[in-house]
Amino acid sequence: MPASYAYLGPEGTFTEVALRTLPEAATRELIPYVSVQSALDAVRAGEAEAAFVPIENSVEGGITTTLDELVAGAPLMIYREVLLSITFALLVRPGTQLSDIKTVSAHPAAQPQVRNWLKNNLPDVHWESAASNADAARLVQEGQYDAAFAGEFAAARYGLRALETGIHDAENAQTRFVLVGRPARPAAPSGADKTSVVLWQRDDHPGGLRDLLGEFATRGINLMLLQSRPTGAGIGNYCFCIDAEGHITDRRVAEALMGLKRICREVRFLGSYPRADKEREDLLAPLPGTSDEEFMAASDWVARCQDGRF
Ligand SMILES: O=C(O)C(=O)Cc1ccccc1
Repeated sequence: MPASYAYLGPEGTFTEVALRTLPEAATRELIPYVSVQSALDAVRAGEAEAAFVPIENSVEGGITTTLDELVAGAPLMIYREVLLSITFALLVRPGTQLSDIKTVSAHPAAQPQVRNWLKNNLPDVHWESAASNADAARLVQEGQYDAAFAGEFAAARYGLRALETGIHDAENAQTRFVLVGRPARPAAPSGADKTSVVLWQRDDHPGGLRDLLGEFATRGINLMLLQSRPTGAGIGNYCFCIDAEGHITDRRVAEALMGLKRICREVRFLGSYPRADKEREDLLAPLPGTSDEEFMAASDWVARCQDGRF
């Protein structure tokens, strides 16, 4: 049996399209799961080598199911990310006209991306959330709903017709997907990497979040994501999901994580992996004083001082 990747299914999701852009997907069996949780649980149970799931979109922010699983479920790690531009088609059964549509369905993350279009074109329609956009298409095929927002490519798979295409309230809307596996050594740095962590503060004090962010700022590390998620322990209790520039083997990143480990109640490392938005050539040089060489020279100097050899 070839190693398999679980993904948010059924067939015809944006997730599947994004997954197929990864070269390694060509050598794996790709297995659709009904939810993000079930795909991630398949990895935890050892049924799948990795799972591919949406984690963030540029219109609405984090996909909370995925974040919460990575924050609170049995530990998993991110190994890859993919960015996909998203534009929706309105899929219907052949013969359906716009004026026939009373119910429409899609993944909850799709709604903020088509809200204005709906207001202008189908103001009285009833919205029903589905487990994924392709699942909404499947439910239209079964006759449960009149229309689904999904990728145009899902139409053929579910015997549907695209009544409208190119639907998107925001230009350049993108969704970010991640390949998640069981914890193991991260891939070697690619030169343009990202490190994801979850932080729990030790106590509640003024400037607490600034203290966490300061560990990155003083080492010249840019952040790409900061999302608070409730811990479930009551109003006002949050943990912070952070994506930071760099790889855990970069000295400045390792030192920032050491700083956070000292001041946080808990730090969960979610992985260091190549970033999908930039290549090595696009990156700016590290800020003065934050390169690996400068960290190493400073640490050698301290060692010499400790030895009385400065
Ligand atoms: O992959 C899909 O089709 C999904 O249902 C997740 C999703 C939701 C909204 C935009 C992109 C992906």
